[in-house]
Amino acid sequence: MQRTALLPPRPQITYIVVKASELPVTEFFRIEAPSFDPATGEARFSYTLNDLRFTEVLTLPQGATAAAVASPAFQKLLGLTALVLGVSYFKLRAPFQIEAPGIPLTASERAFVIDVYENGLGEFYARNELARFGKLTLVAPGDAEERKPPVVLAERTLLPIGGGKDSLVSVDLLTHVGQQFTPFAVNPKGPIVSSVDAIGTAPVYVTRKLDPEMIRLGQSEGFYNGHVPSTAINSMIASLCAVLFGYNQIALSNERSASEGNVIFDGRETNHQYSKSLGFELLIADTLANATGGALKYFSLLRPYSEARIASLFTKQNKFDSVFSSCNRNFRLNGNDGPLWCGECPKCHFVFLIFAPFMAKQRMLEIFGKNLLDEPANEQSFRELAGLTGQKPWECVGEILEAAACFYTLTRHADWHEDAVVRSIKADLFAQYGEEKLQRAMAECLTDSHDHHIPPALAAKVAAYAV
Ligand SMILES: CC(=O)N[C@H]1[C@@H](OP(=O)(O)OP(=O)(O)OC[C@H]2O[C@@H](n3ccc(=O)[nH]c3=O)[C@H](O)[C@@H]2O)O[C@H](CO)[C@@H](O)[C@@H]1O[C@H](C)C(=O)N[C@@H](C)C(=O)N[C@@H](CCC(=O)O)C(=O)O
Ligand SMILES: Nc1ncnc2c1ncn2[C@@H]1O[C@H](COP(=O)(O)OP(=O)(O)OP(=O)(O)O)[C@@H](O)[C@H]1O
Repeated sequence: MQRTALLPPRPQITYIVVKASELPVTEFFRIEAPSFDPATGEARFSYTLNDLRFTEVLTLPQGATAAAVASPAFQKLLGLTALVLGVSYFKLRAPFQIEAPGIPLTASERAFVIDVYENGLGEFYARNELARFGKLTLVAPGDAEERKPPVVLAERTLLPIGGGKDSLVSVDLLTHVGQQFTPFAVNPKGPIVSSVDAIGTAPVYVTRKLDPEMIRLGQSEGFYNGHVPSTAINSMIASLCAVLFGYNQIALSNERSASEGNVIFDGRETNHQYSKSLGFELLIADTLANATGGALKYFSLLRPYSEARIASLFTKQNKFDSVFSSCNRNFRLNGNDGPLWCGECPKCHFVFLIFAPFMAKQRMLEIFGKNLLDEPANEQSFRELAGLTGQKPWECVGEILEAAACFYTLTRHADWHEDAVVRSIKADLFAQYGEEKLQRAMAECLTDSHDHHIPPALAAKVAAYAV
């Protein structure tokens, strides 16, 4: 069966054709009720995919009170975490039927889980050409209690740290407005650990051990592999720690550009960064609030900002220059034996591009080790980022128009206008967008959005500092 995309064309979004492969209806994915052992801090999540069994293990810090472990909020969040972590195992075959016989769900939780399995896996479906949107069935018992009784959580902030520029801008913002926070990370390594060391506040760390058999099968004939919504996964794990150890808010560092998708597939916009988008933020915030009787807040502190604006905020401090990295090669499960910035991937290129208008060139060369805009071999990748060819890369990169606007600034910048890539793309950039549009786009990038749901008092303090 072949189906073309249904949505009306949008500029800079590539349409691709679906080649739907249908599975026998007998295939299924079952999510078992998870378990948690407070003595070891171990949470175990088991899954059955047809005749295959998998177990994933989280090790949370020890020391939670018995009351916190037994609370309806923790038990609810543990079940929801099992459902969200399941995407890694489900994706091996992506069957239409998902079962969770031991995990009762309210109507809105059911919608949340379907969103994770549909839109959270959108890139995976698009790249494997699998038509699953609107077709998944989730079989689970009902839970009539839409909102759990409230838990008491201390007024403390858990701040997930990804080792890149975004969460470190949040560190700077919170520090300057006098809001204390605890760094949080799942499987901390490389730039995450060195950034947390530089922050100097004791973190909450969680170890996550995926089932090695799933990783092996993901490379094998007869199984699919692809991207999973890592922010959804890390956020659910953060919520477990928030309830166990008493934090009433989780502050993400997701930029407004994360809401832009990559391609239209199977009638929907798919987005590599879906679980960083504003739409998902609202959904998960609501889910966490209901699970905790309104006690746990979840928001992104950087939602008002474009990536370019975040880059300009990053330049305010240089404390993390030698320890941070946004290059995803650092975060592979087996670690990274290369440099902090590989200098070759779209993410390195994008971050270089958005820093360049705001940061001294010498400082940039010290951070990245070389001038990525002066290497002709990088031209094609930069063209994709700016929408001059191909599609927006499947990576954590900002909006196409934002990248184009940063390029425009560089064509007029004394430090950068003579660099190889800037010179080669200038004519095409001007021809495609026109100077007026690029100027307007840059101004928009530097204008903060009100479309966020940061608690108002904190938003006001941060806005006053981030002028
Ligand atoms: C580090 C990274 O970018 N990994 C992506 C890459 O995986 P790769 O094979 O190069 O290395 P590993 O991450 O070590 O994965 C090994 C296998 O394990 C599977 N897997 C991994 C984590 C997991 O939670 N579930 C899994 O099943 C994985 O499929 C490999 O077979 O390519 C993969 C396929 O496209 C990506 O799925 C890997 O992405 C990681 C899950 C990851 O953590 N990526 C984040 C850095 C990331 O992309 N964040 C996004 C935000 C996305 C969101 O919606 O939240 C971003 O920064 O834009
Ligand atoms: N291993 C992790 N543990 C906990 N939170 C994480 C982890 N990796 C990323 N995050 C969080 O997920 C969100 C999205 O990650 P993202 O990679 O965009 O941010 P970053 O690493 O701070 O910045 P950059 O975009 O420059 O890489 C951020 O809030 C980040 O702090």
